[in-house]
Amino acid sequence: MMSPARRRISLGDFRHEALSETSSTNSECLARARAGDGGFLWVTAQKQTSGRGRRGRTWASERGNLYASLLLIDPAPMERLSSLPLAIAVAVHRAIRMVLPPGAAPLEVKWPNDILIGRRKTCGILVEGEKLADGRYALVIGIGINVSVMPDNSLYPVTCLRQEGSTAAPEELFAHLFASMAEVLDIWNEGRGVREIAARWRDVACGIGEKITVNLPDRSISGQFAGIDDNGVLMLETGAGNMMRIAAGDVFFG
Ligand SMILES: O=C(O)CCCC[C@@H]1SC[C@@H]2NC(=O)N[C@@H]21
Repeated sequence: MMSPARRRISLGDFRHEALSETSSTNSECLARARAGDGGFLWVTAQKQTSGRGRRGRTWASERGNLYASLLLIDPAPMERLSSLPLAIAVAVHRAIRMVLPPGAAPLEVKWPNDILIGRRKTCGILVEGEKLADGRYALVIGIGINVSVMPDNSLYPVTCLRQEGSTAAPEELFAHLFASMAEVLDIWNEGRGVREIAARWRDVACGIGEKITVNLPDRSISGQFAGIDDNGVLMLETGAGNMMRIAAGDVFFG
């Protein structure tokens, strides 16, 4: 798809397969990749029986919400992949904005790529990668958006689009996502695009300048959220001028 000879990405590059039910749209995409699919494939399902979230959590997947995964093959050199979550978040944010009524609660991105409305989680994103037997690299971007169902979640407050005044069905939301992802990936794929994507991400970011706690696999660290660099690394001011750079973790406000 990209480097060294980068090319434009457009709507016409993408295909879409809509399923009634599957175990996980991410698993479905990975299976297609192993079977030789060339990528740019969206798989959506009305229901997932084994939806999965980050850090091995379950993603409750009843009918009524959007479950969508995008398969990309060899999307970029490894060093550039770290900025991809920002691009995904910007695209999803834009799609959701299209279906929210004027005056809805603030729609923001929480590092690296959760989407919050009024500080309540409405979307989770799980990016998974796999080196295939033929040497290609399969990357799957899995997106779960609460449209009309609010799954219980003890970790974060949650909401759904219906609760926030949207009347859109999952299919309508997906049409916006399909378009915005093509547009944003095209920008990201350009050499200068990473910086532009990071700037767009900061414009809609939640909590920059606030006190946050970041849960890492082995510990929690608190400090002031100083922002992100252009590759999406979180910068945490931990006092006395110390700046920690964090590539992955779960953020909690306050
Ligand atoms: O934990 C998170 O916040 C990420 C949740 C990602 C859920 C989506 S739903 C579509 C895709 N298929 C899955 O099994 N998971 C992702």
